[in-house]
Amino acid sequence: MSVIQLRDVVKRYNTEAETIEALKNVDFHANRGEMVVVTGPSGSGKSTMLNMIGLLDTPTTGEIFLDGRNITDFDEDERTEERRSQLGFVFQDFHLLPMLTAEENVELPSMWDTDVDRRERASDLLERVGLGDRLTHTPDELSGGQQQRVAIARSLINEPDILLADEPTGNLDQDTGKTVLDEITRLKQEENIAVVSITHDEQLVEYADRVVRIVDGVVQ
Ligand SMILES: Nc1ncnc2c1ncn2[C@@H]1O[C@H](COP(=O)(O)OP(=O)(O)OP(=O)(O)O)[C@@H](O)[C@H]1O
Repeated sequence: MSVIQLRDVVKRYNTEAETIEALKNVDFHANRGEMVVVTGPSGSGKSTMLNMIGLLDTPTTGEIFLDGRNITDFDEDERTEERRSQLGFVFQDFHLLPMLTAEENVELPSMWDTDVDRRERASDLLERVGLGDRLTHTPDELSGGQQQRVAIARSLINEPDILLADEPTGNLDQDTGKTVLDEITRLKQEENIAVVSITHDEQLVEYADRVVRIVDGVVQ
């Protein structure tokens, strides 16, 4: 069963001048253990699609299923809870808090869990992305690739089913990008999670189990 599915999703944005149909009857799914890469020209609807998959926005019409459950009509609080427990996010510019150490950044999304093993899981994840010797470094004491690996560790702290990555290698040189993608691929298999990434980066496409191309709001 797909861990995330969009069924016949339409997204319209109403501006003063016009109505833009950013997604036109989009069907999409991702399975556990699979990396799906969404590509397409600028303005084709990739971010809009990622916002639907990440439960950050709601469709105008159509349905969204998470682990087979229809969550289309969930309210904001319910979607926030699903996001927190099921989804991890990685962004192009890392989004780490500069005042916190690597370990504290990784722990942050699990702060309201009373689970005492939080710190241990954070250091274990950092260990697994090769940063066991950088636990107390702040982001400015880390390279770009290391910062992205901290962000990947952070995205996994709540043991999500889906990792969403928005241009995860966009700010990295080719070699560093490769290291990060190798890391994501390994964790995808170990944790049996679905990875959905949007990108312009051809290097990332090479790591995809499946490529979904979107043009002018239509999945090709
Ligand atoms: N909040 C919004 N209000 C109005 N129109 C929007 C809004 N967000 C996106 N759009 C429009 O929807 C279409 C799809 O935008 P989207 O950001 O999803 O494209 P994209 O493929 O991610 O582009 P890029 O690769 O340049 O980031 C575009 O025509 C865009 O102008």
